Amino acid sequence: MNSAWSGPAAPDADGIAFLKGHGTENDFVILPDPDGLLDLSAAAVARLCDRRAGIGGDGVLRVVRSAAHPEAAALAGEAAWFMDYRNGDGSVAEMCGNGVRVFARYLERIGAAGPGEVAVATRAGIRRVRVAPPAAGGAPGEVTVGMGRATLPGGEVNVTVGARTWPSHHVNMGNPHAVTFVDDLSHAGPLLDAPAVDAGDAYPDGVNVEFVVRRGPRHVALRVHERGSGETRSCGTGACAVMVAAARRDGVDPSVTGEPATYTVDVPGGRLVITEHPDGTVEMTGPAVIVAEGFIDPAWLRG
Ligand SMILES: N[C@@H](CCC[C@H](N)C(=O)O)C(=O)O
Repeated sequence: MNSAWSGPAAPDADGIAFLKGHGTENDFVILPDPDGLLDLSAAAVARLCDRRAGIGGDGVLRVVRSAAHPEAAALAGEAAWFMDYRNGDGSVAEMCGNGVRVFARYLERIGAAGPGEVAVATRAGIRRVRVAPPAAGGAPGEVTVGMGRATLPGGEVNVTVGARTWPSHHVNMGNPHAVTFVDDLSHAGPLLDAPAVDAGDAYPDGVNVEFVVRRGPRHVALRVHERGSGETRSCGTGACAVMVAAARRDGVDPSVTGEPATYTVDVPGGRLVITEHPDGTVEMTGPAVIVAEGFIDPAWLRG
């Protein structure tokens, strides 16, 4: 590997450095932009995420020093790096649970996150991430992220696909989710279009929709249609929203019992393990992998 490729990058004659990574197959184009120099329009993000004409991804993780980004400068004392997350259609999102693990993996790769915890600034606040040391045999260790608290604002939410309508649960994990328990994941259909969500004005900026089935005690599986990306192979914030909704449905509330509750959440792209603690905070553990790095032609990116 050419170590220059993993280091800070700015647009120059050689192109714009990028990496490609995923967490449970929720995949991202990573753009190292420490000084916030990239002019990253929505059209450029959509071009990068295009799976035929671009690099391909569910979203973009721009890696910017918090001090260099107006949305994160106030957090620079607590978190040196800001995850500027964009959905595949170029829209901005507050948080990405799989993305923040991949982001931490990138920081580890460039030596900006040692063993122990690294704080990452996001639009939903600071998230603390722990990268486990490599397993015996060299496989990368899993990554655990403190996802903050879920809020369940209540209110009536109905999700419709085709002829089926389900009552759903509004859960906010920094970004909005409609968690929908179904009898069979196939009932969500091909999910080529966003499900219809009837929730009054609960989701002014759109919503991620999860379809969930039970697999066993404290074990669920989901499919997800992500705002701004379509159906993806995984959604970390969605998996946490599902875990909390499933726990409440099971009558499990760690703030009442004083005991943490851990659920296994299967996603099409793998498995996440999620714990809700008695203080309401949620922790998620899963893989984070970087698979490639290279350079983007700046003229192509400008369109
Ligand atoms: N895949 C992400 C969530 C990305 C943002 C989401 N599409 C939104 O618009 O809120 C995750 O792993 O959490």
